[in-house]
Amino acid sequence: MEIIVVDDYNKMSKRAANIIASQVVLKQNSVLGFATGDTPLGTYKELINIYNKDDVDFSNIKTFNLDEYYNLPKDNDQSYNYYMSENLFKHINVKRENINIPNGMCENIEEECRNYENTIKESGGIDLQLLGIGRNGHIGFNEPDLKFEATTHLVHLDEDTIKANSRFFDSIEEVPTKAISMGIKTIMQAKKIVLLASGAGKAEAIYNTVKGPITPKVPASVLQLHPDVIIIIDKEAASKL
Ligand SMILES: O=P(O)(O)OC[C@H]1O[C@](O)(CO)[C@@H](O)[C@@H]1O
Repeated sequence: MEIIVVDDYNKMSKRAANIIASQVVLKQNSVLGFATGDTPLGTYKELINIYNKDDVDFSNIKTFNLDEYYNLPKDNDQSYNYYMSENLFKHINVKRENINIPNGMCENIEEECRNYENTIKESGGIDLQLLGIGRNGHIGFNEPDLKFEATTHLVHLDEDTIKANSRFFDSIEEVPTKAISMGIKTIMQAKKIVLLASGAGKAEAIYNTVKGPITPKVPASVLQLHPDVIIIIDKEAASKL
């Protein structure tokens, strides 16, 4: 694992955006894996700035998002479809048909998960996967568990995650309790992984990810086994290392 400690959130975001932009410059038809949450918002802003300066062309990329809430319509302003559109996709020249996000409104979950995995494979696999991390060490929506869930699957969200995500909803009752998420194997098959974390609230998760035992109780700890991971964190998130 390469660990890059930067001063603050803005520097973390710039560093991550530069890595993603370089990936696309070097391989125009890159397959990019994107994440949601607060952490990558600055990275997406920086990527839009880079795009507006004409420094990178996204017209040949394909994208796959890590996860989507189950049973939340795409046009709900808390869906990850909506988030990605508002915070990145509508500002750059990615082709709509090249955007993939699990369909949380699907009728057949198993079929949706299978199709999502197949579409990733048919695209040649993910070249670069961006990740945030939950305070409990989750990546995507792979919550702490007794085993690593391999492929795209339906997840029952932890109480902690539901509480953390309630800040985006009017009340905790409105927070979806399930989601469709790439599995650990899906994430681990990405050729390159960039994990971001900012703030003291993530310090313990980062410590456990980098220095702790590899265990499904800290899903991100499996990244110790990946050959090409860059962890970009600010000083506060690095404070327990
Ligand atoms: O970046 P945030 O908002 O701290 O979220 C961390 C993690 O939690 C999630 O938002 C889901 O709970 C993930 O998508 C993200 O990686």
